[in-house]
Amino acid sequence: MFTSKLLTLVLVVQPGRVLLGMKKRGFGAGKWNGFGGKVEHGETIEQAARRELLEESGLTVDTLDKLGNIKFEFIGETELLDVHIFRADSFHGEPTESDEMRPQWFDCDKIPFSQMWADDILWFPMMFQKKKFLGYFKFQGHDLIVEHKLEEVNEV
Ligand SMILES: NNC(=O)c1cnc2ccc(F)cc2c1N
Repeated sequence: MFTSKLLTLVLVVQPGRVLLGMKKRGFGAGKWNGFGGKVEHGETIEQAARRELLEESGLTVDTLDKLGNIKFEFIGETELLDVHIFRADSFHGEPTESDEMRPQWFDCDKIPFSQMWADDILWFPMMFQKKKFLGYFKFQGHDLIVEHKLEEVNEV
């Protein structure tokens, strides 16, 4: 029996580059991530995505494109992570380091996948092509994918 936790993930993309954040502490520390976190009671998923992006990067965005939904299972844990993934192609502000994250731009052909969650290399190409996708990844620990499904869809 699984419960699920709603989470958000935002990738800010500009021509030829993507903004990632080095997670400085807590869950996923030491990995380059997108920006996001929990959905609090009383806010929509998109409101949470905007709030977490601002808190973690200092950026606000006009348009968030909802591109994906991936459910993550970690063997031995009963809580699924239900991650809603957005892309933003324009933003306001300057990327600013926070307590949680150190933002950095990466050329799209130099993304540090070896220092990121192992699923990223599989769905980033779809995100860059603005394809919509649904996925499921089962992790053993934080670095080994033991099972996954990933499909392009018309609606997320
Ligand atoms: N850019 N990718 C992420 O930020 C990312 C990717 N995969 C994950 C898998 C499990 C998880 F708990 C978090 C992430 C995650 N933040």
